[in-house]
Amino acid sequence: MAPTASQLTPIVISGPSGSGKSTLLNRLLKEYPGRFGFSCSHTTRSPRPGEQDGRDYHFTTKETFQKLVGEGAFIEHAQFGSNMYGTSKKAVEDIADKGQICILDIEMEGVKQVKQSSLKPRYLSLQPPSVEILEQRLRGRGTDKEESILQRLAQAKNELEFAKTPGVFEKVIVNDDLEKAYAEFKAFCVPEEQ
Ligand SMILES: Nc1ncnc2c1ncn2[C@@H]1O[C@H](COP(=O)(O)OP(=O)(O)OP(=O)(O)O)[C@@H](O)[C@H]1O
Repeated sequence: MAPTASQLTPIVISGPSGSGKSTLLNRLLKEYPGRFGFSCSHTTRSPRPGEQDGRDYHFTTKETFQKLVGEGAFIEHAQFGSNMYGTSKKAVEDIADKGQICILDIEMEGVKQVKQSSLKPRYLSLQPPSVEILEQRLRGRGTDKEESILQRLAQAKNELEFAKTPGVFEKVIVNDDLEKAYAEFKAFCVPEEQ
């Protein structure tokens, strides 16, 4: 069944790099094709080969980006390296207009900004069973260089500390056993089917 308007509340999923966000999200998207959508972010970086404006990103100049910041167009934005990235209110609304539940996969600083915005999403924190297991998983994933793994682990400690702040997250899922974590994740994202 398609979700009703009241069921289109966006979902924020946040958690340390390597906590399993992509793993759970990919499974959810496969089980519920068309039900969820990701907002198209703005970025000032140049498109990579094959990337399409309006599909992969809204590619903008630094000037336009700054103007949008000034107009309060972004729910959250951040700088990575020399490039700016942001999620606009419009991009989130576009997802709801398609009848989809918008999922925002964002880190701690983004969560803080969304909290200050007019968006009223539901907040979920995904956590590893321990920092040691997180380290094993990041290494096992085999996608990150040593320096990047160490950075991610340091940041993970901040993220886990932040998640303890009362009232920030409606639900915390500890991703120990994948099947159990997915069942909890699904119950949060598709509550009407439980
Ligand atoms: N419950 C689990 N048990 C064992 N391994 C897991 C579990 N959940 C995820 N993993 C593995 O941990 C690694 C990290 O997971 P994933 O890439 O989904 O994390 P992520 O939160 O999306 O990270 P990033 O924010 O960097 O994209 C992957 O190799 C994944 O297969």
